[in-house]
Amino acid sequence: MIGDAPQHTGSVDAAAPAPRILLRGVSKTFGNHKDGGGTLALANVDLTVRDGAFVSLLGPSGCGKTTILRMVNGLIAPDTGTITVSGQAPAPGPDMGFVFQSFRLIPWSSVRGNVEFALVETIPDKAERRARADRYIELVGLTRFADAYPSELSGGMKQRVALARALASEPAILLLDEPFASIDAQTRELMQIELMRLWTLRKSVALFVTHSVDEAILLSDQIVLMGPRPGRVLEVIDVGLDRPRWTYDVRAEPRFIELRSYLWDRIRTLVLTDPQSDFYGRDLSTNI
Ligand SMILES: Nc1ncnc2c1ncn2[C@@H]1O[C@H](COP(=O)(O)OP(=O)(O)OP(=O)(O)O)[C@@H](O)[C@H]1O
Repeated sequence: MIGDAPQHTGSVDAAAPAPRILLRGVSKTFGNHKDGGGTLALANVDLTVRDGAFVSLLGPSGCGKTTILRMVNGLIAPDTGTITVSGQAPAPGPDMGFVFQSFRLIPWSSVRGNVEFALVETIPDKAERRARADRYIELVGLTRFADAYPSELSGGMKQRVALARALASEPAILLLDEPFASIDAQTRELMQIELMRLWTLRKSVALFVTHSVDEAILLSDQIVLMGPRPGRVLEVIDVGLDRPRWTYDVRAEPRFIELRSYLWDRIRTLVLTDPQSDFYGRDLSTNI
């Protein structure tokens, strides 16, 4: 563990913005848990996402990151504990944009049709709807493919459509499940900047799932480090790097380097000491 790099943020600051997303004592088991079986995906999770915050969930595979997002969106319910979004029980709606890992595009609809579909409820005027859709299709760099169908697109392009669709309704809350995972490295960097710009402009709340330590540091105000089996929050870290982060070489900042090293160390230890991990017990200090 390094110096005083990570800061725990368990205390409540009276001057801090209001909580937008709140989880208290949340647990979730999948499968048949009445007879003691099933998978305990999350155990006693507390999480606070304040208004205007960009918060990333980071942790090894299977620690429950997606499960948290799906519960915040109201797609699944916790077994115990409470979740509130803007003070209410969670429910999907136009105020909540969700990028799923599996994209979930409509196969028989064009790129433009997919993005427009998400706007039907909120923008009744057809021309206005199309203009909004085209704006976000341009933002993700797919203008030339606006009339193409999902089957004609690469995985990365499909993911950009899913991102455009989630952003186009300009929701107050963005739930993003590895939204850049299939996108090539160069496009990914551009998309990260566009996301930061939009988030800055709209002051939305973002809850972002990623496996990338660098991406979590680059984008977030806070990083929630999670551990597996059962999924739980280990630590909440304030990133504390100046914004906007696209105007300087943020990766060269000592704080960035310090956080990257700390987080990698924590995640590596979690994976190597988890008996159910494929890499359990592996000694990475020896030569091949
Ligand atoms: N619908 C489901 N049915 C059964 N088990 C599930 C279901 N969804 C998730 N799980 C289990 O719950 C645990 C947490 O899954 P989850 O997808 O939330 O983790 P994750 O951290 O998002 O993983 P990854 O990083 O690999 O996407 C895992 O053990 C997973 O196998």
